[in-house]
Amino acid sequence: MTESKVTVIEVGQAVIDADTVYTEPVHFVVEGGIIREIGVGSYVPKPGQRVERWLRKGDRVAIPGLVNTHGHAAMTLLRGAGDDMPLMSWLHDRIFPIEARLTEECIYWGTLLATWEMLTSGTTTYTDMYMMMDRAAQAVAESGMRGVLSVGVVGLDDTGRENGIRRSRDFVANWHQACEGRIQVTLGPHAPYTCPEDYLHDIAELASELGVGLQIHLSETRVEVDDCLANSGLTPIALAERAGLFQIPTLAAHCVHVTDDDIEIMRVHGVHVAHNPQSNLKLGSGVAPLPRMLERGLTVGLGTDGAASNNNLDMFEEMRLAATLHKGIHEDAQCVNAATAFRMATEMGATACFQPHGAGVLRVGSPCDMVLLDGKSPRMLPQHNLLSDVVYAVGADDVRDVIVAGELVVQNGEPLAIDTERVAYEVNRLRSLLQA
Ligand SMILES: N[C@@H](CCSC[C@H]1O[C@@H](n2cnc3c(=O)[nH]cnc32)[C@H](O)[C@@H]1O)C(=O)O
Ligand SMILES: [Zn+2]
Repeated sequence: MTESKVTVIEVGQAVIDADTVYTEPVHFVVEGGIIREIGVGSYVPKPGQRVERWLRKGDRVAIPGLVNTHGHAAMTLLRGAGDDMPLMSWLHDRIFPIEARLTEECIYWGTLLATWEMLTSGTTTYTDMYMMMDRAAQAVAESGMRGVLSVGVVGLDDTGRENGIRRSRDFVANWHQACEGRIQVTLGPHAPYTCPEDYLHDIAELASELGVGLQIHLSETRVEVDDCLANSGLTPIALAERAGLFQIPTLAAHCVHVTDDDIEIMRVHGVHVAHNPQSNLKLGSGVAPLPRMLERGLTVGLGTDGAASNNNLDMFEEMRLAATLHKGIHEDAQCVNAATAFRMATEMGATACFQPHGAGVLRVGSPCDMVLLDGKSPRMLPQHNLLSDVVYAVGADDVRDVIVAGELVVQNGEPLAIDTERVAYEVNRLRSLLQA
C-alpha cells in the first residue's frame, strides 16, 4: 500500500462556511492541496499515513481565504495618484496618462506589491484585468496566490483591436491553468465605452473558441448608462447581451446603475457580478442595488477594484461595508446580514470568478485556501458570535497565517515567497519614474 503524505492543521476554532462554525479545537487533514478530513480535537494518524507537516495553531481561528472578485493589481503603483475625481475624468485626465508610462517592470513590482498586501490581509484569490499581464502572472506565480487574470483590451482603433485579440490569445495559451490550476485566465474587454459593440462580439467569439470566461466593467456610472442609451438606445447590459457577450461565462464589475430589466437579463444569462462598494463610493459612482440583485438570485462577489480607487485591497473592509452601507441606504438593519456579506466575500465570490464548486469554504473536498486569524485579538472577545466578529469586528491586522492550495504562504504576518524589502525599494524607485 503506498504511503499517503498529509498535512494536518490544528486550530482553536473555525468558520467552515457562512452557516457552519466550530467553537472548539478542530483539525483539517490536507492532501494534494485538498481538505480530505475535518474532525474535532487533535488528529490521530491512520496506519500507513505519514504526517509530512503538522501546523499546531491552537490560538488561531480558521476562515476560508477571502476572494477579491475585481481589481487591477499593478495599480498599487498609482495609489494616491488620483483622488477626489469622478470616473471619466479620473481615467482620462489622470490614470490613462500615467498608465501610458508603465513598463514591464512596473507591472511586475506593482503586482507583487498587490499580492503582498492581499495575502497578508487574508485574500487568497483575486481577479485582475490589466496590461503586460505576463509579468503580472509571473508575480502571482511567485507569490503563491490564486489568480483569475485577464489582459485588459480596448478597441478604439484597428491596431488596438487586432493587438488586443493577439495578446489575449497568447496570454490564454501561456498562462491558463498554470501553477497546477492556481492561475486561470479569462478575457478582459475593458468596458462598452472603450470596446465598440462589434469588438465585444469578436471578444465573445474568441472566448468561445478558447473555452474561457470574461470580465468587463458594466454600468458603473450614470454618465456611462446615459451615453450608451443616447448612442445605441440600449443600456450597457442590454448592449452586452446584443453583442453576444452573455453567451460566455461573464463576471461584470460594478453594475451600479442597472434597471430591473437589466437584472433580469443578467439573471437569465447567469451573469456574475463583482460589487465594489468602496470604489463606487470613492469615485462618486453611486451604490449598486445589491439587495435587489441578491433577491433576484444573481451570484454577487465582492471586490476592491484597483488601489487607485479605493485605496487599499482590504477585503475585510469591503465585507463590512457591504454589510452596513445597504442597511443605511435602505434604512433596514436586516438588509445584507453578516452571513450574506461573509458568503459574498468567500463562497459566492469564488463562484463569481469561476472557481470550482467547493471553493471558498473549508469543507471536505474543498481546496485548502485558509486564513488563520489571531484568536487572542481583542476584537475576538468576548465572542458572543464568531461569524459576527469576523464580519463586524475583525480586520486585516488580525490575519496571522495564510494557506493557499495547502501550502503555507504567510506565517505570522510575513509573506514567505515575497522579498518585501526589495518590493518596497523597487516600488519607491518606480514611483519617482511615474511622477516625472
Ligand atoms: N488601458 C489598457 C487596457 C485596459 S486595462 C484595465 C483598465 O481599467 C482601468 N480601470 C481601473 N479601475 C476602473 C474602473 O473602476 N472602471 C473602469 N476602468 C477602470 C485601469 O486604469 C486600466 O486602464 C491598455 O491599453 O492596455
Ligand atoms: Zn475596475
